[in-house]
Amino acid sequence: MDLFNTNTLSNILPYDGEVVYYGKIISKEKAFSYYEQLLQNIEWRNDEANIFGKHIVTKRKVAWYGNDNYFYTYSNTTKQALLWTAELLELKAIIEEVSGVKYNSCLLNLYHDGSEGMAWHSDDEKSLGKHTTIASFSLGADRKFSFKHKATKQTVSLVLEKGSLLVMKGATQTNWLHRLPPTKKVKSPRINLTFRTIVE
Ligand SMILES: O=C(O)CCC(=O)C(=O)O
Ligand SMILES: [Fe+2]
Repeated sequence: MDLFNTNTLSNILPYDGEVVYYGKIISKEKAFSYYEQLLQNIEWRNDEANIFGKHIVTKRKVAWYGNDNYFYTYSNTTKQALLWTAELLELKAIIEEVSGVKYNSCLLNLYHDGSEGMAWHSDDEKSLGKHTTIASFSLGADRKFSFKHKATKQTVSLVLEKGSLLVMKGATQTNWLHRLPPTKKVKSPRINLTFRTIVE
């Protein structure tokens, strides 16, 4: 099967956005070796957020890397990007090649098991600009991922497999929310990388 034949790839959203699932873009062996390297070499930190006036520290760990020491604000906290590691630069090059888009930053998430997830949100921060493209690459445990239309409430779900790439573009962040639902079935860690383009 030719994974890179875009004729066979279709939009998984029915309207108001564009999401393409490329499936596995690297071998099982490579996916495992990147997973182990990133677990070791990334400066993982607990995420902090200020939600409804409450300071929250998540169990999920995060890290933020980029071309520059960008400042990045979300959930009312400001973070500064670290400079790319060798593995992140390799992955960035592969993902840019497959998706045909260049990125200047990456948010990494480490979910220790299925009890950790991410609530409904859209990545519509001003710093990403309008109609931004976000490339989401997954390693470790396979997890379900869902989209929900902001107005119609229609949902679309899929499984993000280890070594797979999902690209969200066009009006997706304007019209759809997405989440990583918690699950009792998953007992092992997952790492997700979202490559993004900061425009200001
Ligand atoms: O872990 C995932 O698959 C999604 C992460 C996500 O939505 C985000 O970092 O904005
Ligand atoms: Fe997101």
